[in-house]
Amino acid sequence: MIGLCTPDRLNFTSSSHSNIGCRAFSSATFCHPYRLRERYFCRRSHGCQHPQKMRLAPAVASALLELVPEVKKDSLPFEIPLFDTSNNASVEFLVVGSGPAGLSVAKQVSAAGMSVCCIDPDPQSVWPNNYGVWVDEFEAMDLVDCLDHTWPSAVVYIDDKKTKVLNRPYGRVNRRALKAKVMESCIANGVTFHRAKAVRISHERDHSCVVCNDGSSIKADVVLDATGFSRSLIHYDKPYNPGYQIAYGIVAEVDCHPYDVNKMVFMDWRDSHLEKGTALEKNNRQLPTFMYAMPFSSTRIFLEETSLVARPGVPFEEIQNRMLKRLEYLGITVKSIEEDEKCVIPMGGPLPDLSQRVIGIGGTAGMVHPSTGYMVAKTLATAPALGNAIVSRLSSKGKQNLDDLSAGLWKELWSAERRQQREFFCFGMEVLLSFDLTGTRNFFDAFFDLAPHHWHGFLSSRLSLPELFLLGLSLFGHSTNASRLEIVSKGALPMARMLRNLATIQS
Ligand SMILES: CC(C)=CCC/C(C)=C/C=C/C(C)=C/C=C/C(C)=C/C=C/C=C(C)/C=C/C=C(C)/C=C/C=C(\C)CCC=C(C)C
Repeated sequence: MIGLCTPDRLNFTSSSHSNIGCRAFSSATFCHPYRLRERYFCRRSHGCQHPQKMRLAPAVASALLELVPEVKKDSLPFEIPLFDTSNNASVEFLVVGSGPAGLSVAKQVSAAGMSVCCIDPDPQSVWPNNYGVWVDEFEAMDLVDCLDHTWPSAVVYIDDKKTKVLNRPYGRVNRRALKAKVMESCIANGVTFHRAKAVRISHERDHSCVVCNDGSSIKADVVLDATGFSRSLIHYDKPYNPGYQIAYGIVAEVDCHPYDVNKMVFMDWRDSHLEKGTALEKNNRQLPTFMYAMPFSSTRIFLEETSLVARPGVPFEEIQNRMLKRLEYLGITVKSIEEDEKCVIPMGGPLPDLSQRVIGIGGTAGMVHPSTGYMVAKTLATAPALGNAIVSRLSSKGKQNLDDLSAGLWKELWSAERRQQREFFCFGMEVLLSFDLTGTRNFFDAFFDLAPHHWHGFLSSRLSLPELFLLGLSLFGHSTNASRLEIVSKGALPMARMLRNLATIQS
């Protein structure tokens, strides 16, 4: 659902000339200060011999903004009931896209006995990306059975000297299990599917009509665009200028790695793997990237080099090269890659036109957290409420026209309180955009010292505007003087913009 994932792989080739692999373990490189203790630990506990060295072929530059979601071949083995398009039939509710968001709303609306159809070229395909969530977020939705690995805590490496342990369990979403669970409920509730791509929509007084690439068309009272960043039907009426989170990740079999298997690595901002004065090091100082890692075992790990946010986005090739240097430095020899992913996540930017007839959810509706890039848990939590609102408005549809009905739904999705909250998150994003590596480190050093109520609430979009202002003051209190100065100087303009925008938000 979030972002683009293509199979454009790093070129790891076996060779006796090593660029990636075990040279970091040699005596010459043991003098590096970078987590020396962990490296010894890695060597001792796993007895790595690094028998096979690897050479990296030059990384291939990739188109940054190809936001077409990749269709992976992994599919659920379900028989799905197909919608009959032959007799000009219509439904009450039509969902375009079979991602977590769209199917969750379809499930909710169909549970109330409404007729629901879902259009997707490949409804059974399993979602491609690796999603991580805080376990409490999934517990609240009774979805813990859809996590395939959990860690009791997470860790943030601020730099070589400072590490923060986050006592908040983290989990990796089992994409197959989650999709199967929602899809089974949809099928049980009578949702039908149409295998096609929606290409356009038109609106009449008493229905909307979606036209598909196979020439078919389906009429519906309410249409939900849940197509992620491809935004098939939703339109925006303001210039689109988001920041971009860019990440390149691999699930790999490695001979060993230095990370603690009991801790998910939320952010590793260390940069000792980049030789001082090189272009990679200088670029990283200006536009830093961090490692996000899920160690499943001592030999299997998800590693994702991530640019939190930049405008324009950091090129993939740069990210891949930084990742390779990091792996080399950490002494991680990749034996095989199970899957890789390239993620491009637009963050912030304007909301869609909230007066349009088509409704959106997830990426189409601006629901990515503008300061973090997270969306899955938030979208899944929003889906039942949106579903209930659709049911109640459709049940009393005779009393209002469809334009008013949609306007009411958009208002529920983006209430004044949520728009205020989002303004603050966009302010946060603008501040993050202005930091270099030092500023970013100082900022997160203070951020993860905040009370759990504040940092948990911020990351999970649970704080109201007054609480967010209190968080801002508290963050200021936890910052060093240098960091305060930086936040004030770089945050002044975004803050003025946020205050101006807040003043225009009406309930
Ligand atoms: C799956 C896919 C598709 C992909 C994936 C990729 C990745 C791996 C990713 C990852 C990511 C991450 C880890 C993220 C994280 C993030 C975070 C943590 C964030 C945070 C943020 C925060 C913020 C922004 C905050 C803000 C605050 C502020 C700005 C404040 C300020 C203050 C001041 C100015 C003072 C005064 C006050 C007031 C307002 C009153």
